[in-house]
Amino acid sequence: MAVYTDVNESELGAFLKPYPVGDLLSYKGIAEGTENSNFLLHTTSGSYILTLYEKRVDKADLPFFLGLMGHLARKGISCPLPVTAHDGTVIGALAGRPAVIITFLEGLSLRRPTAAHCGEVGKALAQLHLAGQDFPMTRPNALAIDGWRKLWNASHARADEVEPGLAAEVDADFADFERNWPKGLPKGIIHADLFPDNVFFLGEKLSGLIDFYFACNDLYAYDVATCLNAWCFEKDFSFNLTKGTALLAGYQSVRPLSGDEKAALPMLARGSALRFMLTRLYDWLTVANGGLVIKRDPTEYIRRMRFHRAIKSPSEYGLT
Ligand SMILES: Nc1ncnc2c1ncn2[C@@H]1O[C@H](COP(=O)(O)OP(=O)(O)O)[C@@H](O)[C@H]1O
Ligand SMILES: N[C@@H](CCOP(=O)(O)O)C(=O)O
Repeated sequence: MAVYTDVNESELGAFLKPYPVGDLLSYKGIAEGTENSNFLLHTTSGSYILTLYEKRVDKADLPFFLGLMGHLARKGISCPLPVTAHDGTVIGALAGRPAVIITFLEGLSLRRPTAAHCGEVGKALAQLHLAGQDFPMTRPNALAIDGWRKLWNASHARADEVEPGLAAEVDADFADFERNWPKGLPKGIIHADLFPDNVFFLGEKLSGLIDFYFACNDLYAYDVATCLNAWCFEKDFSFNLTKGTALLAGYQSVRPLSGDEKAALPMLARGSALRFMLTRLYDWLTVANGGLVIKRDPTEYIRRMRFHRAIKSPSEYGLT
């Protein structure tokens, strides 16, 4: 998100007491993000991020997300570390929400990534996939086809308000995905939301990955497809082949894709575009405007769905 839930200084000061973070100097809500309420904290020992988990995060999943960040960090992936309180707990409660403090990562997310940045992201994604291979916990993807179906059922009746004809278009896609979604491809821990706002750079160099709150076990190539959607389209919705080539080459320099994974890319990319279109559509139709909440435009992902439907060969993404 955003800030859906506000906190006041005295409750925040009391919340921080059991954590080894020093005394609160200042804090402010962060407008970026979509899912949770985030605050930047400055304390006498440094900077931290406070996250209050909102509707789409199931509290039962928090040990998975937080454990995964710790695991990946130990394997050399630059990602935030959850801060443990003096009594050994990590997950607290604040303003009626589960709340966690994580370490602050330096760097900037990019509005206009270049092909070089896309190459770095591809490489980091493959490193994440390899580093997750011995993570002992598992979490099914709540936003796989069954989860899409729930969002769609809740949005279907008003879909044509957003784009005339959308309901029929997406109904046809569902029929295709439910019959033909790839099975048997390599799977493991995926990030599942590695968009430019979740990747930090210092110059050309990638400095960190954040926002593991959609991470789950699913197809590695689906995560690659999500990155193609998030990193390689221009503002006019054209696919930038140079960026696609760089992202895929970066990924394959660490973890080569199998022939089956390559062949499945158009369908996976179309499914991933539908998944992000659906969460955006649902929020567009249900989340109130205002405050520190930025709603994302579902039509950007309708354009991507249409692009992928027209793909004839995975080489059109830049596979060499
Ligand atoms: N560990 C971190 N270090 C620095 N900034 C962070 C960190 N975690 C989150 N942020 C900031 O907070 C914003 C929202 O975080 P994010 O995890 O993407 O939220 P959400 O889960 O709500 O989408 C990010 O875009 C970034 O600006
Ligand atoms: N990346 C998603 C929304 C999730 O937002 P994030 O801030 O958690 O990355 C989208 O673009 O629809």
